[in-house]
Amino acid sequence: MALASGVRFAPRALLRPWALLRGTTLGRTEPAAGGGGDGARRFGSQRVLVEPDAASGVAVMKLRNPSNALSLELLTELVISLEKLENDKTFRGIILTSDCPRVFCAGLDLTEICGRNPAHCAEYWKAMQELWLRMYLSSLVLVAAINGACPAGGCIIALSCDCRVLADNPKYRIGLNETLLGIIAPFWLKDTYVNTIGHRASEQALQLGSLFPPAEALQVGLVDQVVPEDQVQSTALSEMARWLAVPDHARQLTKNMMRKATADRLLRQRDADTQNFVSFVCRDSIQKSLQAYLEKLRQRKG
Ligand SMILES: CC/C=C\C/C=C\C/C=C\CC/C=C/CC(=O)SCCNC(=O)CCNC(=O)[C@H](O)C(C)(C)COP(=O)(O)OP(=O)(O)OC[C@H]1O[C@@H](n2cnc3c(N)ncnc32)[C@H](O)[C@@H]1OP(=O)(O)O
Repeated sequence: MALASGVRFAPRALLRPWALLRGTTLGRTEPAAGGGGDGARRFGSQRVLVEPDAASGVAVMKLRNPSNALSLELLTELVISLEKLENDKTFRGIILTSDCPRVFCAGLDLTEICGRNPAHCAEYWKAMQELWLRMYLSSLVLVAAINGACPAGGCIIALSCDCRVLADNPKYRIGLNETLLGIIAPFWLKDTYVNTIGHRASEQALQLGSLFPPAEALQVGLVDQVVPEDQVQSTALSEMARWLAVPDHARQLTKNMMRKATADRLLRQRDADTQNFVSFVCRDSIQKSLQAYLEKLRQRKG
């Protein structure tokens, strides 16, 4: 971590050369609609579309998976896209949003941990840890433009950003609802919650598995702005401008000072956290409830 320079403190060595880029098209670039020069070239993959604007130094990153459930492929593609932008000194900020109607991110892809073997569950959880570490410690400004439902792991993705703008739609609820699924948020999800909304509010919300509608999310401090749906992107851009007005080195070192202890806690216990996760989700009782929950989701659709 090149802390002294204050420019890049995301722990590079974290990234593993996962051999799982099956079916991805990472690194492909294509001209943005309307053409344009380098500043308008977008790149991406099947599940993440990146629209970079070199002039402003801001890239819009759009998730485009079904329900944006965090599949192993989506997690990997997100990490790689993030790293690509971090390595390009043109960019200072990313707006993270969804290309999927009504859903920002449905959280963990439960099909990755339901009916899978322990080795797969471990690989999956390590990828989840990796994305959180990368986002939480990113040297770039990350603004979440939340244009849909944002439960559980989706909420964690949003909380890893520096700022959150939520569309004012009562269906777009946000929070950590794990307990309602019979599962327990691991300590680093809890820590991220506490760092954002404080201990008492987290204690209540975590035990109750609360999913907050926009006005309540704003009140409790889970999001920074609630705006009409058609103003989410423009408000995210205004927020970005506010954050980018601060000198990078001062903002980055301050961010690191605020977040490092939380990230270090996971780094110290990463293997134990993975083992906890695997032994927990592989229990017969948990597998049964995951199966039933997935079934309910599928039926609700019909
Ligand atoms: C002491 C400590 C000890 C141990 C601790 C160790 C470990 C702790 C263990 C676990 C912690 C793990 C942390 C978990 C965090 C999570 O993220 S869990 C996932 C929670 N997510 C949800 O509950 C969201 C479920 N989805 C929805 O509510 C809705 O889908 C949503 C509101 C997002 C969108 O609604 P809608 O637009 O109507 O879409 P549909 O409901 O029609 O869904 C479309 C299809 O997508 C499928 N789907 C939706 N969500 C998921 C998902 N999370 N995973 C997989 N698939 C999902 C849905 O089934 C539909 O599929 P189909 O098209 O029918 O095939």
